[in-house]
Amino acid sequence: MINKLSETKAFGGRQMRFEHESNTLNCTMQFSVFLPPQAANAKVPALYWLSGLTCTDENFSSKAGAQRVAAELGIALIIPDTSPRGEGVPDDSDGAYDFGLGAGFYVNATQQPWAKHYHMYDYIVKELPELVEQSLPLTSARSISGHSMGGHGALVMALRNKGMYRCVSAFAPICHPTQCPWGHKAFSGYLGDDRDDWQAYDATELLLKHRTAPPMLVSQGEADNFLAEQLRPDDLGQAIAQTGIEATLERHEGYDHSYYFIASFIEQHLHFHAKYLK
Ligand SMILES: N[C@@H](CCC(=O)N[C@@H](CSC=O)C(=O)NCC(=O)O)C(=O)O
Repeated sequence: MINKLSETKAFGGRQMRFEHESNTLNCTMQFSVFLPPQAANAKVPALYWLSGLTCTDENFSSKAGAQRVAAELGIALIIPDTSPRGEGVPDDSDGAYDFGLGAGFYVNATQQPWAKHYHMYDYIVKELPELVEQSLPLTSARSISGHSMGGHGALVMALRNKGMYRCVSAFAPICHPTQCPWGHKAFSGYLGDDRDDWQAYDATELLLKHRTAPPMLVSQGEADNFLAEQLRPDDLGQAIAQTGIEATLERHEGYDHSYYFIASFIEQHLHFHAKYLK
């Protein structure tokens, strides 16, 4: 059951926020939804958006400017939080921005004390779609996108769940998390020190292993301060070239890691999703 917390009219559609008791995460979760005007009369397809480090479900809704085009294209936006939340949910002991609250990394944690709540992979792939498709006017046509940590999550969900998402896109994703400091910290904390267990959450490794993917669009800013150390788009580009999958990896001169970059290219990404969701 979902409980509506707020609703605001936008571009003829409805920007809403809900809360629910998550059985997967063992806590109360909030998520945002934009329903386009077409949803008043018929079920519509859904794009799931996974946000990055430090975000809640509200960053994308307020900063990306996605609602106007989503309304034109008749696409719902489903925007979850980035980690479990609440008093009983453990956080990084130093309050770091890249682990714990706001940094669930879209994995199923196996290590204590994280394993009780930090199951964002199952939440995104199973619990949330079941919940929203029961409660809202949505078809079962889904696609997925995200930014940075959320771009990593979107690519991993799409690569591991054949047939679940019609296509995938990402803005400045963490492309090779087993080979970067953010990934090392998150995966050793949530999954433990056996690096074989990390491979299932690494888009570059998954692509090289499965050699198949839904249609993919990845956009990366050249002035992104996380580019070389954390994001490693060249590694994903090499995997794409080796496997010959249908994918576009675009570089954009002068753009950084911020939501200004996302806002600049969200229209292109939404049109990409609409092509496969219709
Ligand atoms: N505070 C950190 C950087 C945090 C940051 O840049 N978060 C990004 C996502 S980064 C990868 O997942 C973000 O989307 N922030 C929210 C926003 O609204 O901009 C630092 O100081 O380095």
